[in-house]
Amino acid sequence: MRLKFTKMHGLGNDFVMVDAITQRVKLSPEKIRALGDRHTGIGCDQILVVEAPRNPDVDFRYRIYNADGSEVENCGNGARCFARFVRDRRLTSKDSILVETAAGILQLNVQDRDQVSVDMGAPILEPQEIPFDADIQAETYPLDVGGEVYNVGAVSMGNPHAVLLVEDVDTAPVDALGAAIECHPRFPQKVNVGFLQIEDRTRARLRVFERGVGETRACGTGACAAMVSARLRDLVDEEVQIQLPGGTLTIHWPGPGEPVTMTGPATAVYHGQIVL
Ligand SMILES: N[C@@H](CCC[C@H](N)C(=O)O)C(=O)O
Repeated sequence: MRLKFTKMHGLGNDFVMVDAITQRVKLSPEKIRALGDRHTGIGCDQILVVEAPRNPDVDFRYRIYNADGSEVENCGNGARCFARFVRDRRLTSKDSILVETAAGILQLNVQDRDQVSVDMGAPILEPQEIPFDADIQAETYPLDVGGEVYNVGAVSMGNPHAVLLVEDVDTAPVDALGAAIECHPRFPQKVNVGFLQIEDRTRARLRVFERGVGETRACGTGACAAMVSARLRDLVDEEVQIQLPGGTLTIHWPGPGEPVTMTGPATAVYHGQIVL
């Protein structure tokens, strides 16, 4: 199969974007892993496949795969890249785009200077729906990891996130602790793990160990989940600049029951073709 694709990134969280509207696409988990391999494939954190919608009230549907071949529910940086992709490929000329994902319908607004703003929907905090093994909802939960107890926030932005507060993200044990929490049995569908350093009520720093990938340069849903967890602990105001290794996202969240809005850039790198 010859596949046309576009390589994109949102703050260094990188994607292979595939248009499955104007070309026939059939991707098995093995082919996804082959595309995502940084040595023998194109290399990326996630693969996004853009399809025609099943719901007539929306513009598109897209599916998201981690580089390890697993299909996931949501991807914040990917959503912004998706919006630019469908506009650049002239699949739509709309500034405001509705897209169906496995996590529900998202609204994307393309702004000036490469910025895209996404209504990410309201966060899910009910443990069973995250899913997370806990009897009642709480701001944080004690989590035993190899005999050491960490207080973690648990939030779903369609996909599951654990959020830990740290003094300094530069020295946080992101790889070792991230990998241990990713597969913790209390998160039955595994989890993305955010390490959050609060600077003041409007600025924070974040590193994310992503489920199915490892540490990435940025994670959009991770930034939204970190904002929600910090705000539930009354550590931040309703708009926060979250600085990730790849750059800064603006996250806005008034509070429980309200949607989270994420704003940041989306960048196309190159177009190519690959034979799989
Ligand atoms: N990079 C993404 C999140 C991608 C999915 C995640 N690894 C998961 O398994 O849930 C983002 O920007 O949100």
